[in-house]
Amino acid sequence: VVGGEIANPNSWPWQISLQYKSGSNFYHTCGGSLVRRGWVMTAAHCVDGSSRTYRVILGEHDLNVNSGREQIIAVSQIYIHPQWDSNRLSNGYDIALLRLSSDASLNSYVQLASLPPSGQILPHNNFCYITGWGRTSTGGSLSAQLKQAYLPVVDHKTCTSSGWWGSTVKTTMVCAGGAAEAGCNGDSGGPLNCQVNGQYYVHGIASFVSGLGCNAPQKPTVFTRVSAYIDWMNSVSASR
Ligand SMILES: CC(C)c1ccc(NC(=O)[C@H](Cc2ccccc2)NC(=O)[C@H](CCCC[NH3+])NC(=O)C(F)(F)F)cc1
Repeated sequence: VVGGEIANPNSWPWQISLQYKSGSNFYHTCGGSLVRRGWVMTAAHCVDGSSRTYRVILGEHDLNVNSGREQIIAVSQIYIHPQWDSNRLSNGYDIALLRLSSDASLNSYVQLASLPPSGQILPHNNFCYITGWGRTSTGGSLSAQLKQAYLPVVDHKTCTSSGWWGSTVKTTMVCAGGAAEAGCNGDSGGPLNCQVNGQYYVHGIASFVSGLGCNAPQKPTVFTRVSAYIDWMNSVSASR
């Protein structure tokens, strides 16, 4: 997250750290959201094609400190959207569900995300926050502590105009930010937390930023629009 501030610990209790195993260590690679006690929602590009071993950490704040609030659970199965194509990021479908090897325990540090109703589109400038442990500047390093940044929604009409993202952005995506604050590498898969009638809902999954830099002007952070995939998620998690 570029800009913004360190979040109050566990104030986004559905945020998870997705980590992959390399040698005998695990490394943060992406964010994600707990959507059922045994299911995490993240970006397809986070778990693409690799036969890696993953784990999720719930109740996390500082990646380098064990607070005792963490729950570490292995990923037992990965369900990537069937129409995802890693060579066609601009087609969308950048969404995956991770089945956990055991159910998370819910408490004040670990809670389920609220998902929007199917098809809901947020208005321009709707109040949203991105959260994550991603790079704190283009080419910079990851943040050890969870960060948050205010990223207001940029409506589709603006986001797809010339000089902005143009036709790269589809209606199955949500744009947010476009000023100094932005998502950045390592925030991928994490939530765009938007306030609707006083409650936070996860409306986006961090998908991509400009190759020119995470907070390039007129290139808001682009998220998978969660409300476009409610039926798919229900179909996957209902039967398993
Ligand atoms: C759709 C197509 C034109 C397109 C392809 C790739 C991108 N962007 C990118 O690939 C930039 C590159 C980058 C590197 C370093 C610093 C800043 C930006 N990275 C990203 O956008 C990464 C990973 C995207 C998946 C790539 N397989 N995503 C993110 O940083 C996040 F957090 F926004 F989700 C943007 C658009």
